[in-house]
Amino acid sequence: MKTVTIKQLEIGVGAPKIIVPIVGKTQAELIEEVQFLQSIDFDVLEWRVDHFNQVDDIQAVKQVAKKIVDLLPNKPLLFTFRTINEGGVKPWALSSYIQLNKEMACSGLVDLIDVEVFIGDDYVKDIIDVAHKNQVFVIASNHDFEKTPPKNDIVNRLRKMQDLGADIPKIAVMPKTTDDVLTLLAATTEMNEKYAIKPIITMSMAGLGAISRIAGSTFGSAMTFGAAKNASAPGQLDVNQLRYILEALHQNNKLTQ
Ligand SMILES: O=C1C[C@@](O)(C(=O)O)C[C@@H](O)[C@@H]1O
Repeated sequence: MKTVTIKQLEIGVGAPKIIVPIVGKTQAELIEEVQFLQSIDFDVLEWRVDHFNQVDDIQAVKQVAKKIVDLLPNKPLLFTFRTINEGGVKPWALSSYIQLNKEMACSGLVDLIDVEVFIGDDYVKDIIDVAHKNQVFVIASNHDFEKTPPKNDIVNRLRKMQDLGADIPKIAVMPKTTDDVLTLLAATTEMNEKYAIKPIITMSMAGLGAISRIAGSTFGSAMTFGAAKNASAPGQLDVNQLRYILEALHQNNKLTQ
């Protein structure tokens, strides 16, 4: 697995890294979530800004981002506007999505941004270009809340993200059967072993897929999402339990290799 280093965090080395989302609607709720996280052991903070009720006001977004950074200065901050098509909560317009991501990439406040790969190749490339010019990393993403696509589709989507220049390709899919969970894990292994030049993130959602959220050191997902106060997607495990399990599995993998 290749690695990416952000604020001294080596992604792709050791146990999978934990991303914790915050989903507050107001500045006060967000600050409360971040303060709570000050005493929690995790690796990357994700601000799911689609939940924020002032997301249309870029100055308000920057102001809150600054407060978050001041409260957690050493944690990489991932900025994510999840569109309603892929599990987000706010109606959106492509032009504002692009502008928001570009402005935040230039703000000096965030370390990573999430860009949905299916907004259009040229838009994705353009946002990635702006991010990279500002030393901001990009997670390209795709979410299917309805189903688990066939293995080849999953692999091809991850490859497309990588080809468009993303630093970390990510996919989340919904299982209906245990075979679906196996499909996601098989796609993860294939991507890693045959094509990946970057660390990848994969998960099968909901309770049925929760096993995929702890299985990264075996199948090759370099990061996983855990919940602190509030989950942002179905199946996320509690962050403390997640850290314990990931470390235990990683140690065991090393001993038996
Ligand atoms: O892309 C993802 C993954 C996710 O949907 C999950 O299933 O854990 C949670 C989201 O907050 C994040 O942006």
